[in-house]
Amino acid sequence: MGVEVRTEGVTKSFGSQRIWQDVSLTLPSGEVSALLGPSGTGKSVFLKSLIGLLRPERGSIYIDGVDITTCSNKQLYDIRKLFGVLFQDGALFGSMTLFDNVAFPLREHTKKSESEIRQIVMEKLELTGLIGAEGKLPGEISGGMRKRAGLARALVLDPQIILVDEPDSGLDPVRTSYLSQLLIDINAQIDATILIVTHNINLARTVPDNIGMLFRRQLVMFGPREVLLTSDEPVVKQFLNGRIIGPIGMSEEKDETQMAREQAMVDAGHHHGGAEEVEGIAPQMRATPGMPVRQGMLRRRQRVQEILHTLPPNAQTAIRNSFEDGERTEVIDQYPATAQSRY
Ligand SMILES: Nc1ncnc2c1ncn2[C@@H]1O[C@H](COP(=O)(O)OP(=O)(O)OP(=O)(O)O)[C@@H](O)[C@H]1O
Repeated sequence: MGVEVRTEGVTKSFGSQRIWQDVSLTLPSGEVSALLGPSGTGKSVFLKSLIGLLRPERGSIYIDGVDITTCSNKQLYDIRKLFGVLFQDGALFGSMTLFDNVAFPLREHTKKSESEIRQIVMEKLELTGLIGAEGKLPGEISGGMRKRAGLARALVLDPQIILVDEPDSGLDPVRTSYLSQLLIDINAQIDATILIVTHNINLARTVPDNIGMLFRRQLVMFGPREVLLTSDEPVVKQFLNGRIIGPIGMSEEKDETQMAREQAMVDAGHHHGGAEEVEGIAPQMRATPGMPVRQGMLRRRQRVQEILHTLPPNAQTAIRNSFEDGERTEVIDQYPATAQSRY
């Protein structure tokens, strides 16, 4: 089972530039979480802080109970082995074949024989749909394949925590959905704790169990997906609907006068820039039929039941509805894959 990641009051600045402050959240073991936020709000900085590549000046980050902001370098080195990270561009070595790229962490961090390495690499290449491309260089394949190769490499050390930085960058919507499905299927198979950083609204609506959002140097909220997806917070609504009107500006946050001016323009008939207002909650993506049932999803159901009374009323209703829908569709999930593929 994946391990829990917990931050307590973390604050990060570069020189005099405060990136975010007082961020406290828990990524529950084996659940899939997403962190949203406008560009430049420090989502990548947050990911890098979780693996100890950047050190916040205040607060604690507990990985499996160990505070990586105060632990020894040796402990941090061991903790890092729990992580698999998929960077935005796949971060592959351009002069190495896909096989060698995926084998790299095994050759660096383990004493496995070449035949063991071959077996693991081919297994991960198969999982990510890359069999046949193992001899290609990163420059010879598409962006989507590079992402999948980056994911294959992130998986070779059997990570218990997978961090994914903008899985959709450079991918079309269909490839983004395939990659999202792959992440959910991997979660079903290995029960790793997953954090996805994204600004893709569709992905945020359909993939994670939990969602958080960074804005104005704060974590606006973090919790079960239904809380953010039913939220009336102007910044959340603006973000989820991709609108110009709202507190998020082009390069910086807007002040009250600017927002009032824009609202007056909309009231006078000016288009707000978003598509149709999206209301309600889209069903969550499920593991492909035939995959194991996601244990994280089952644990989450229990966990959310316990905190249900503490959540806003709209979120409570949405969660109750999703539990009912879940009970109906579980019957389908239990069909053998061969039976389902006929329909
Ligand atoms: N090593 C660094 N030194 C100084 N400033 C940095 C460093 N890394 C990031 N920053 C600054 O931190 C801020 C947040 O950057 P970050 O890349 O985390 O944002 P983001 O939310 O991931 O943005 P995007 O969605 O556009 O990728 C930016 O202003 C960036 O310039």
